[in-house]
Amino acid sequence: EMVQNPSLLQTRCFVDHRKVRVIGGQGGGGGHSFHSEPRKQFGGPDGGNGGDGGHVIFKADQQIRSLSSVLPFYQGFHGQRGGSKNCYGANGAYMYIKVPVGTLVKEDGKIVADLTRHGEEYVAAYGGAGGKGNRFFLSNDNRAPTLFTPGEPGQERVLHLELKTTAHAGLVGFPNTGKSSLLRAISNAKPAVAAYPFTTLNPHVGIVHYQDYEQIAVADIPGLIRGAHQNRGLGMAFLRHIERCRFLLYVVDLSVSQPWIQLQDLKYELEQYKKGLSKRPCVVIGNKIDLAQSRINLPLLKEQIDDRVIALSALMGNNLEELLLHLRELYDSYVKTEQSRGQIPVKW
Ligand SMILES: Nc1nc2c(ncn2[C@@H]2O[C@H](COP(=O)(O)OP(=O)(O)OP(=O)(O)O)[C@@H](O)[C@H]2O)c(=O)[nH]1
Ligand SMILES: [Mg+2]
Repeated sequence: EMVQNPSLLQTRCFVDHRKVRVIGGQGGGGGHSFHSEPRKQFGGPDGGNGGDGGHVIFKADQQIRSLSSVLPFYQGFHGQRGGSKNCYGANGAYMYIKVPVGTLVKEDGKIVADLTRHGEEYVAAYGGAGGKGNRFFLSNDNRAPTLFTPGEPGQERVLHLELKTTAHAGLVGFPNTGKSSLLRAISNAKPAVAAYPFTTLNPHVGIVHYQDYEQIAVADIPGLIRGAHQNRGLGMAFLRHIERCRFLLYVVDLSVSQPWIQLQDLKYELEQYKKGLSKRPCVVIGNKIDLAQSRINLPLLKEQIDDRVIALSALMGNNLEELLLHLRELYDSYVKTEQSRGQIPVKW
């Protein structure tokens, strides 16, 4: 019994959004003072420059799992005023906001950053430059400048953060094939299930727990339709989610005649969206094996395709163990591949 009864599972909706206003730190003002020493009446100007305001920076961190810790507003640290005796004001420290790996940053609907790696940074708002102290304005013409400049304000922006999924496995199939039913059956995620297409409008992630505490994240992706790659249906958005999955679980409805056509069409859509996507490690799930027609179609499907086929019933619970064991094999080989490339596999 390798597979634990998947009962202590959690679900999360992985379209995570945040609107954030960010302002860089204000630059410190320039100093204005004159050197003074006993018996020396007119010292030179010695007001130092102000420090620069600190940037506000998004930093991808693999410890962070959602955007829930991101606040609606951040003000960067200000630079300090320049002092006398040519003292420069200290720069404002950089302010780092940790975000999950896979965070997209958008401004006015346009993507301005895509933080895909641990440690990657994006400057959300630059700090303002520090002002010049009066010493700066010393020249042959002006031996006693009184001029100094204030620090500049920090940059201000309103940004939208969006977290793309980093689920391990994606359930890919046409509408109504039983993807959501299957996720319900193998995890405790509770995506809506209904007898009509496009029940699922947002992707959900369910976590499958194994007895050795390994956790595999499976995404229920809304049904694709033919022409999805041309953005038919909600095409592009879903394909983008599929792109992030390390391996794919194709779900076909076995009770429909010639179910291999579904598979060909799915792979075609994926390949049109991104070359090589249909060649990700995968397994074909023949769902609805409880129906009479399915038992006729299953051997025909196996004849038609080379991929491994697991026939099961998400509704009745038949043969889920085979899927869970194979899912684990796919996961283990993903972990091995990543490690052999010196990469850190995504863990939940
Ligand atoms: N007989 C039978 N029906 C099933 C099985 N799995 C799912 N269904 C039914 O098929 C219909 C669609 O199931 P969903 O799980 O909503 O399908 P989906 O692929 O998530 O659909 P979309 O979200 O619309 O893409 C529902 O009426 C389910 O009860 C199964 O194994 N056997
Ligand atoms: Mg669904």
